[in-house]
Amino acid sequence: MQSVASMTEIPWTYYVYPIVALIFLYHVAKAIYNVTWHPLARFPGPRSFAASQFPYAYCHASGQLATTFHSLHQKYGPVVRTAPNELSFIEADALRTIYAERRKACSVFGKNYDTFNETRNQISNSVFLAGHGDHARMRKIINPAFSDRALRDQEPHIQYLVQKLITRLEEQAKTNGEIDLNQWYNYTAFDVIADTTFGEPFNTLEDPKYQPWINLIGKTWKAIVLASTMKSIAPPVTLLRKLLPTGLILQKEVDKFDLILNRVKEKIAHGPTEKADLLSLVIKSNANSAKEKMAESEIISNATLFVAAGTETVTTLLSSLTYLLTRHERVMSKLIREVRDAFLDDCAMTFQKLAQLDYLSACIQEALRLFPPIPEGLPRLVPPGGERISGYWVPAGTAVQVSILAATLSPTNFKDPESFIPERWLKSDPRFAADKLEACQPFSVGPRNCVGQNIGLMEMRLVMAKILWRFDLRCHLQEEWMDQPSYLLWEKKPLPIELIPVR
Ligand code: HEM
Repeated sequence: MQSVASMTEIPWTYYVYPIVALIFLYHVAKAIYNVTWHPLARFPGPRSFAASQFPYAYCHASGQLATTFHSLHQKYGPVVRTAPNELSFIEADALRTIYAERRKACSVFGKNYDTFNETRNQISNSVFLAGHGDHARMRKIINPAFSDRALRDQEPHIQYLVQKLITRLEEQAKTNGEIDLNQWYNYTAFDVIADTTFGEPFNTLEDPKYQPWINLIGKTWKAIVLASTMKSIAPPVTLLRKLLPTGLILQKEVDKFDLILNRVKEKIAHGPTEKADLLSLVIKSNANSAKEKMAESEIISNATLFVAAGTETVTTLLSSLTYLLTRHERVMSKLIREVRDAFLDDCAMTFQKLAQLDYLSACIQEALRLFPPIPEGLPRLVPPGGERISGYWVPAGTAVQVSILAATLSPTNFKDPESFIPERWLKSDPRFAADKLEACQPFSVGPRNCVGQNIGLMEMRLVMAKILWRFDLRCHLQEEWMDQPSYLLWEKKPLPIELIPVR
């Protein structure tokens, strides 16, 4: 019989090697199952993506998910297996099936965003992450704050802030050869959304104090994506992450929301004002709601979401449109002519009049198509019983999405998909008669679509029109500005532009 002393002499590797071998064998067996017998095995796509979650996680963590999905659809067609349990589609009918309103709660394609709750993040209790029932309840209370009437009430404040941007750019143009417009768009979007949400801006356009903080807040999305990626490949790693320096860094990024959080708390403490800001309207709508109301934590989370969702997205579109215009002289001249001919004075640029500029709207649509501010798909889960999507039967529990960038850049949906041709949106040009415009949905569709799209569109029209009315723009960048990584949203490089005053 072995003595206790001799047992303690057994090296630790004696136990570790078999455990490592078992884990390895388990993954190999699972990978073989995934590519051969798994219910999704018949769908096209690269074997490595079908076998394990790692290629998907790698693309996500390296900011290449949206562009990789685009390449995969180019190679494999309108449906691609992008992970062991995930399919990506690009056709418009898939958008309707996956995202549209459904009568029965049990047939809803629920959000697959559980992992985003991994970080202690300030939007955890918002509509963005809520389950079906809570989402419907909150969205009903929030919707009136985004009505046409509310937008009309907001107009003078947005006009004031955009005018301030123009004044600042005029000052800058006198002393600086080139100005990073991406940064100035970001300050403007931030001031507009803070004013729209709380009834007062952060004065970023005036006061440089908040500017470094705003430059960092865009990185919060990256932190959330990185944390969720870690969880998807190795759930236990997330426990470790909390103890590691990277974990601390991620948490620090998320903590940057606290400045917004404090502003929301102050506002709730003082109660709604007469000014029709989003938060006051939500508080009033909540008080009048006959059904279950929002808790204070949900109001806080949603107000924080308005700021987080309405800044980087608007900045992206303004920067990409500015860049595309400077690279396409014909489009730039046509747009300048439309804007400068329509107004004798830029004070006359009301939301109503700007909405009548068809070429401006077409340019915005085309920039949203070529460089959608949220380029990745928005994953959902197939409800119990399974569902037919784009002609394919898909089993229950499969994660499915329409990849926004892959759909908008697909030759299946658009002629010359990689070219910047706003005319395709005017519907009068026979060359683009076969374009499937409904496949381009940068604001998504259905009950969870973008609630702020009208505010966003008006703000973008106003900024672009005012800039083109005051300045000629030149871009001397040598490299392609739109080659950027994305972490749910594009990371965005500086956009140096020479502004030449024309008045
Ligand atoms: C170019 C501008 C914008 C784009 C492309 C955009 C895009 C989107 C998309 C695709 C969604 C759906 C997300 C999902 O299903 O997970 C969304 C949701 C949302 N957006 Fe926007 N957005 C923009 C501007 C804004 C603005 C200015 C606001 C202002 C408050 C805003 C507030 C929201 C909110 C609150 C949601 C969540 C809606 C819900 O879950 O019911 N967005 N946005």
